[in-house]
Amino acid sequence: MTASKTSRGLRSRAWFDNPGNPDMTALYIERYLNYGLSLAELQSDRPIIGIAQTGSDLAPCNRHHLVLAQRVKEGIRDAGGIPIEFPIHPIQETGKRPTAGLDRNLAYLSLTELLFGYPIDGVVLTIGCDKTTPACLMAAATVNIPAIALSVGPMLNGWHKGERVGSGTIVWKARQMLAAGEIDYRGFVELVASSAPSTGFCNTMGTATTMNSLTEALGMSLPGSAAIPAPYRDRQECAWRTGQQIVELVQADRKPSDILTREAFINAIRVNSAIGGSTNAPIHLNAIARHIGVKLELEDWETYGRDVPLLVNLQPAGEYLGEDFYQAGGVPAVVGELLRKGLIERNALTVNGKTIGENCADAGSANEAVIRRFDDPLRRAAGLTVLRGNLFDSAVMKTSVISEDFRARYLSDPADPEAFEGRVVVFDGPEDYHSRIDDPSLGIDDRTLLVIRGTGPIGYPGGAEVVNMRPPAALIRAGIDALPCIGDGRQSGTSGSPSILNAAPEAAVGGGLAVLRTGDRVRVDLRRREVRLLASDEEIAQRRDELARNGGFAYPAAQTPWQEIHRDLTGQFDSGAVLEPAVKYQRIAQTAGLPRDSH
Ligand SMILES: CC[C@@](C)(O)[C@@H](O)C(=O)O
Repeated sequence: MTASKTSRGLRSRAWFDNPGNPDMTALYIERYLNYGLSLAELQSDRPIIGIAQTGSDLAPCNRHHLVLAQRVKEGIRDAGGIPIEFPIHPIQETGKRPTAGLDRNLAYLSLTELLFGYPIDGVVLTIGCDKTTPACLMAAATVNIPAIALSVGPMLNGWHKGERVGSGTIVWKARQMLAAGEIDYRGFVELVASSAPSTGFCNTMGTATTMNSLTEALGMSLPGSAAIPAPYRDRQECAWRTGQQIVELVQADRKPSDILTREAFINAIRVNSAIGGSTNAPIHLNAIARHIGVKLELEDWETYGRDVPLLVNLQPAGEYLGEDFYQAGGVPAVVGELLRKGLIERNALTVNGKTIGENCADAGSANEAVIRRFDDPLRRAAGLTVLRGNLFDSAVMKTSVISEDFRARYLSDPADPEAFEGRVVVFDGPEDYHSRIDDPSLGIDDRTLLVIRGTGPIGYPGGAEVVNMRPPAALIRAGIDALPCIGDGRQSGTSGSPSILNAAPEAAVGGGLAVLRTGDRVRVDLRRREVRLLASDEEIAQRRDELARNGGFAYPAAQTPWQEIHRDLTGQFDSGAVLEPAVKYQRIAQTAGLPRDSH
């Protein structure tokens, strides 16, 4: 890179090397010298590369990034850049109350401010745990400086008594075992702990592996990088290569807007079906699309994703775990399989400067038990179904987790094999559910639909992962391990629960779930993509009036300033649950000019 060609284009020069503005340049540069950087480095044509650090002791899933950052820095240095590592708001899905869903937009907002307001020419986004990935990509989309994502990688496989034990998935199973009296409290904790044998994020196809895989499918991380387990040496090498690659991205001025095109999102939707991805994916991808200004709607998930078969045999839809996925070829093997069937927009550009078609043309499964061939899938048409009706305008169902047993029990009517109907039992939030699920007076039987409301982005707030509700202990003991669930909240990607979720609008903002009552009958028709409360329009209107007279759907008051601000500004799940006022700020590194001087 020659100085004359590149220095003009580096935004960091406006801080660190601006002879036209000596007053400010001196102030901007002196503190970055105080820990040992030199003028020779900062006043050169070398790009300043941010490392947006999501790892910390509070965020164990991403904590290994504290180690990987060293290799990222070496890669950046080897390629001629200057690394500057900085922390961003930590988000640990399994640690944050009331829900990590509340923190995604907060992390997005603060990272946007950092990327725009500091002398950063390009950024390495250290992704991993569920919300860290969309928060980082949303900010990179808004600011639109060259960016590359580095996954921290999944944990090693968990094992218990010779069986694979998968993150999250085992929690939902162990809850059933505890309820049925098969294990005690200690056994519960030990079983669940066995699923977390090393550093890294969920080893199942939960939201973390989903989002890291989709980041690769979008072209925002190096090919083959998503699935490498966190402790493997390959992960360290990948960190080093990622550091080198971001410098090349800055030199080429290849920005998120060149990569995050509509074609890239369509690729990600199809890959999501093939991997059996989380129902959190549409929320986050729709959010990223809105921040980069690409039109993407919930309907697109059905249009492009529904007929794609399930190829990846990972829990919860299948049996294997993260190490198996990596050894079978990871994301490139899945993309390669879809490419050969014409299901990948092959010209979509990726961070390495090549198209996804070039990257994955020769990739294939190294273990067909784990990554199946397109013509021998685990399930056909495994994408998300988008449902509508008189209870909500939209909700999604992950059809790949509908078990044979469930299908036989609910969807076996020869006259209408894709529809079922039942009595509902309604819970107002997870506390209500946990305290009453085993109450025999609710009359829950094997035809009941469990409903949970007050769990969406505004009501909870943040949108809790609680829609996957276990049946009462008595039913579990009788062999019924899943009832259909409906809710305005989310569900862990690690859950195999047959749920209709992410309902929008949620009860808290006037969605139809607010007027549902225990004892009502609801009909689910998967072919017509419809969920209906079996009551007349007059009856529903009357209930709405009554609810309004009583002050509307009640939900707990905000407990923190951010909860209140979030409630005022956040939209619904179908449109990404983004901070609505943020959407008009797009590609601000190009459209907003530089921020004003500080002194
Ligand atoms: C326990 C499982 C989690 C934390 O990953 C979940 O958020 C998911 O959606 O996969």
